[in-house]
Amino acid sequence: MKLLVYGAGVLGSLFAARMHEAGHDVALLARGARLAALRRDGVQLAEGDAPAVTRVPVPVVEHPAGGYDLTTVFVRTHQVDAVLESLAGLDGDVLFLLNWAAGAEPLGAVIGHERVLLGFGAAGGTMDGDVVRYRPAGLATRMVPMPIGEPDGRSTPRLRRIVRDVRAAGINAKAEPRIDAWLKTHAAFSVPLEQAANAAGGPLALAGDPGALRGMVRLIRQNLAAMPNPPVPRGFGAFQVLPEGLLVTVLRRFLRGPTALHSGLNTASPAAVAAELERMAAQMRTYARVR
Ligand SMILES: NC(=O)C1=CN([C@@H]2O[C@H](COP(=O)(O)OP(=O)(O)OC[C@H]3O[C@@H](n4cnc5c(N)ncnc54)[C@H](OP(=O)(O)O)[C@@H]3O)[C@@H](O)[C@H]2O)C=CC1
Ligand SMILES: CC(C)(CO)C(=O)C(=O)O
Repeated sequence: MKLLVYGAGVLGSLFAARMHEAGHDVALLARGARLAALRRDGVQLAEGDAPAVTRVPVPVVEHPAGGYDLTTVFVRTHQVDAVLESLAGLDGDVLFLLNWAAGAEPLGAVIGHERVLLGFGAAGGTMDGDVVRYRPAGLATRMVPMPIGEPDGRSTPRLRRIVRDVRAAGINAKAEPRIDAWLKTHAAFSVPLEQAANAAGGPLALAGDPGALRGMVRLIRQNLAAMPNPPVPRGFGAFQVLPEGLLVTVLRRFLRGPTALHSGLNTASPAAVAAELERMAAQMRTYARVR
C-alpha cells in the first residue's frame, strides 16, 4: 500500500513508523522544525518513560505528491481545514484519525464524499523534544482498539482491507459501524476532561482538585445527555447512572495512572490543545445544547 501519513506529531509519527516497519510504502508529511528533525534523525520512539530511543527511517515529505492508495490524517481538529485544501486535488481514500465531532459531511464537501473514512487514533503519547513517548502496551491499549468506519456504517472491501493492514502492523484496530456516534461520544467525554486537565496544568494536578473533578463529571454528564445518539460504546451510559462521587473516584484514579500520563492530557503543547478543544466545543454545539 502507498500510504501518506499527514501530520507528524505524536500519533502520526507513531503510526507512520509502525506501518513503515510492516513494509508499506509510507511517506510522513511534516512541516517546520519537525520536518528538519525527521529528515535528520527519522522517527524517534521511546516506550513510556524508558531511556531507550529507537529510530525508524520513515521517508518524509513536505507536500503531498499524489498517487497514494490511502492518506491518514493525524492533525488537530482546528488544523483540518488547511489539510482538506491540500488534499482536494488528489485521489485516494482519506482516513481521518483525530478528534472530530462534525461528521463526514464537511470533510467530503471539500475532498469528495466517496473518499472519506473516519476513525480515532486510539494510541497515546507525548512529545519529549523530538522523541515520541508512546503509551506502553497494557489494559488500555488492549481494551480500546483504534475504531475505523465508513461514514454510512457499511462494511466495505476498502474498510476491511485497511483494518487488516493496520492490524498486521501490530496496531489494535477494529471496524466500527457507528463511527460518527463513537466520535461524538468520545468528544462528550474527552472535551471536559481535556479542558479540566489543561486548566489544572496536567492530569496529576487535576486529580488533586476535587472541585474541578466534580465540575468536569457534571459537564460530561450534560454532554452525554445532550447527544443526538445513544453512547457508543454503550459503557459510557454509566455516566448517567453511577453516583457522582463514584465517578469522581474512578476518574481520579484514571488521571493518576499510566494511560492519562501517556496521553494528550499530559501535553507539551497546551495552546494547541486549547485551540483544538475550542473547535471541538463549537462542533458539539451544532448538534446539542452543550457547554
Ligand atoms: N497524543 C495523544 O495521546 C492522543 C491524541 N489524540 C488526538 O489525535 C489527534 C492528533 O494528536 P497528536 O498526534 O497528539 O497531535 P500533535 O499536535 O502532536 O500532532 C499534529 C501534527 O500535525 C502537524 N500539522 C498540522 N497541520 C499541518 C499542516 N497543514 N501541514 C503539516 N503538518 C501539520 C502539526 O504541526 P505543528 O506542530 O507545526 O502545528 C503536528 O506536528 C488530535 O485530534 C488529538 O486530540 C487522540 C488520542 C490520544
Ligand atoms: C485520555 C484521552 C481522553 C485524551 O487524550 C484519550 O483520548 C486518549 O489518550 O486515548
